[in-house]
Amino acid sequence: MARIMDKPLIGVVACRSITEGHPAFTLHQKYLDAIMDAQGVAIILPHRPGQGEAISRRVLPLLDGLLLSGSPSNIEPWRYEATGKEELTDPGRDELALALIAQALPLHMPLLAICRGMQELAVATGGTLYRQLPVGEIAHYVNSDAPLAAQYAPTHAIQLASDGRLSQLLRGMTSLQVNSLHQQGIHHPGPLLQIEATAPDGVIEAVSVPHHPFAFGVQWHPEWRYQHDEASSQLFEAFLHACHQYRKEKRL
Ligand SMILES: N[C@@H](CCC(=O)NCCCC(=O)O)C(=O)O
Repeated sequence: MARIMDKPLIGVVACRSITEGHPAFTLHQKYLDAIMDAQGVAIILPHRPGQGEAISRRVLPLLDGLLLSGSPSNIEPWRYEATGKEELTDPGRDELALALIAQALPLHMPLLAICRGMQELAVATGGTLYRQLPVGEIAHYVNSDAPLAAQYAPTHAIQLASDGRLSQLLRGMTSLQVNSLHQQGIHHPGPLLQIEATAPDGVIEAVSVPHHPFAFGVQWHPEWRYQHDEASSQLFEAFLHACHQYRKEKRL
């Protein structure tokens, strides 16, 4: 096992919520466990509206990778030029996450963006979102009253781009069964992102940034019991491998 000082440091943006009446920064432990099981050190990044850019500049040089987690909150619509009110927001997270992505991409810092994180990656690079996915043959959203094991069980297939980098990373896999806990989704991916996977109804399920060593977004949750799923384990192993590499090159 690697010494802790040799492990890459991965920043994970916190979510703002209310816990026992107190404003709190929270993060599901599964995201941090997946990083730490894969031999990384996770560090939670709190935020403060108005200081996202500055906090990002301060912390990025300390990090070797960035993980953007899922969250029930939605990105404020004005950030992708949509109109209308949004009840469930986390403006501080929007600000810090978008600043971190904008600053991390040119550095070629490894980035894994999950669910809301993938939507942040799209918005940060000029894409837009569906504020509510149309109801169709595939239910992308699972009843949040169901037991966790049911919520995070695979519900539908996705097709991986046959010549894509994700398929390559997953040793030639062309389709996967994934879980699905989102009501929004990427509408236009913007000029920078490559589509790596889609659901049968056309919903974008994974994206990457071309010419970047490791910048992937996935709409599903690979962190959920990732040790029990081959594709999820490979994704986390590849992410941590890229973070190790980044750390090594940064220190040369
Ligand atoms: N609010 C967005 C993003 C959905 C999302 O990230 N869901 C996961 C929440 C719980 C978790 O982190 O496991 C949308 O509805 O599309």
